[in-house]
Formats: sequence, structure tokens, C-alpha cells
Amino acid sequence: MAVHGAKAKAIHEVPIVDISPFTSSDGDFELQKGTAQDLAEKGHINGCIGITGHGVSPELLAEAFAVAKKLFDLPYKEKMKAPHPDGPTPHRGYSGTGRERAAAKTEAETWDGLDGEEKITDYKESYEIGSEENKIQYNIWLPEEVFPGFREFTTKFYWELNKTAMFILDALILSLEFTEDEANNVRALHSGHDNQLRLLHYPPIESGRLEDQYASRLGAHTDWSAFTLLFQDTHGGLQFLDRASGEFIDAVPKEGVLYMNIGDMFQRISNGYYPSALHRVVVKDSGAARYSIPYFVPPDSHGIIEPQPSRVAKDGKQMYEPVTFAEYSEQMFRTINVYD
Ligand SMILES: O=C(O)CCC(=O)C(=O)O
Ligand SMILES: [Fe+2]
Repeated sequence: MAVHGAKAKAIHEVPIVDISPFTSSDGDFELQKGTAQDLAEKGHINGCIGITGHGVSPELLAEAFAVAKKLFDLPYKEKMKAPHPDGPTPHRGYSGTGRERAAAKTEAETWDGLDGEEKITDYKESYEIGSEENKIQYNIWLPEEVFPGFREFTTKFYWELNKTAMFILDALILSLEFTEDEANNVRALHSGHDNQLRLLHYPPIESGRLEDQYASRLGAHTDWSAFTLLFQDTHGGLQFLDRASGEFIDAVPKEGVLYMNIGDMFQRISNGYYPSALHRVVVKDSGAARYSIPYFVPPDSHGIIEPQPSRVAKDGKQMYEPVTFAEYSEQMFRTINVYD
């Protein structure tokens, strides 16, 4: 496996890993070890990889994108029947007012889903969904009659994605050669109840703004999760930083490929072996509307997140202090003031 801290070579494409040895029912261990090694080598570079063999069916994904489109096509007033609250918690429901500044707001567009004076500006709208059993991050649903079946479908989709997430977690665990105790510990930290399914819509960019080909839709940031799965439509725009060259590289939309990026929590668990990937969304494809579906997989809020000892022993130094995801998020909210 790649040596921690070794000087990386610049790359121009997001590497791809086939995780089918983890998702297929026979689960051949030798094949899994090969996949884990591939993941270690490629994921170590920039903390991002494309994943094939992930087990999410094309039909289910098509339905998810159709549901997202139908949601965002609803009149603004209807969507606002499930408003994201003013504070950071729960991070659930519909946001359409440019209130989130996870990164600097770099694009402002006229939103025409409103009548007359109510017109607001925004550059994206989103809807956040979590586990029905999470009482802190409780769901904020549209009334059933506004979008019949939305709640049922998204809840099912959430748990389907968690299956893939757990296969990926197994692959990550194997790739780091954790001890059995460490593996069990890291698995136990991910019950799935703190995951977050986000439906995202970036409206079309007005033609007058298109000359600026680097106009941003979502500024560069890392995710706070352990890792994130990202599904996108065919328009592209997602980019990851290649750390060796300092250039952003395209996560080119490809049939059957989901992009997975490491977040701040798994960077810590792996003692920095896997870097939290810096990423952003830029305007591509003549400013056409873009839909994407990130699925954030954080650890449970109150579990202790710390570099695993076997990794620290290999590296000779513990790079991060223990923290819980709840503490970390609170600290981040305070630092970057996402909501004001
Ligand atoms: O829309 C995308 O492709 C990326 C979204 C993202 O990075 C995020 O929501 O954290
Ligand atoms: Fe992100």
C-alpha cells in the first residue's frame, strides 16, 4: 500500500474502483483484499474516487432524480410547507433562500418561483432528509397531499443508500488493515441514523453570466462526514482538488459511477491516511439546470472519533485529538457561521 505522506504524483482524472467484491453476495475475501488495496492506493491520493459495482440500481437512481425534479418543480409556496428551520438543527427540510453558506456564496441568480415582490435570489435549493428514528435531527416533511409518496420513496432510498455506504465502509476498514477490535469499533460508530440525504437543484445560469466559465455553484469545501456518496445528472460541474498539482479535476458524469469523497471524520479515523477531499461545483454545459444527490455518511453524533491505534503505530504520530461528530459540527458551525 502507498506509504503515508509519500509525495504524490499529479493526476488529471478521478480514479475509479470497482467495489463489486463487497456488494456481491459471494463476497470472496481474496477479491475483497485486492479491491481494498486498490482503494487504499487511489483514495489516498486526494480522498476521492469514482465507484462502480456499488449495487444501486439504475432504475432506483432514475426514480430518485425524477422525484427530485418533481419536488423542485413545485411552486415555492408549496415547498415552503417543509421549511428548514432558522437555526442549524435540525438540518432538515427545504432551503431555497440562499441561507446556507457552507462555502462562500459565489453565484446569485434570480429565482422565478415566486410572485412579484417576493422574488429572492439564490444559487441552489435543497431538501434534507434523515432517519425517521433520529430525534435530534428530526425530519421535516411536506404534507402528504403536496407530494404524495415523497416521504415513502425518500425514506426507502435513504436506507438503500446506507447499504452501499456500509459496503464502502467495510472496504475502507479492510484497506487500512485495522485490527478486529478497531474494525468493530469503526463499524459500530456508523448506525446510519445520522446520515443525510440531500436533494439538490442548481437552477440554470442566466446567459449573461456564462462568459465567466469559472462561475461557481458551490464554493470549495470539505464535508464534515466520514464520507459522502455523490450522484449527479449528466451535466457535470463537480470537481475535486488534486493536491499534488493544486488543480481541480472534473468528476466527469459516467454511467454507473458514483463519486465517493472522504470527509473530515474519516480523515481523523484514518489518522490522515485518507485526506478529506476539497471539492466544489462549477458551471458547465451552458449553464443548464443541474441536479445532484449527495448522501452524507457521518459517524453517530456522540461516538468518539479518533485515529485508530494501529494506524497511529504505523505512522509514528497521532495527528488528531479525539472528538465527537456533535462537538465537531458545533465547532464548525461556530467557525464558519453557516447560518446567520
Ligand atoms: O452537487 C454536488 O455535486 C456536490 C454537492 C456537495 O458537495 C455538498 O452538498 O456538500
Ligand atoms: Fe460537499
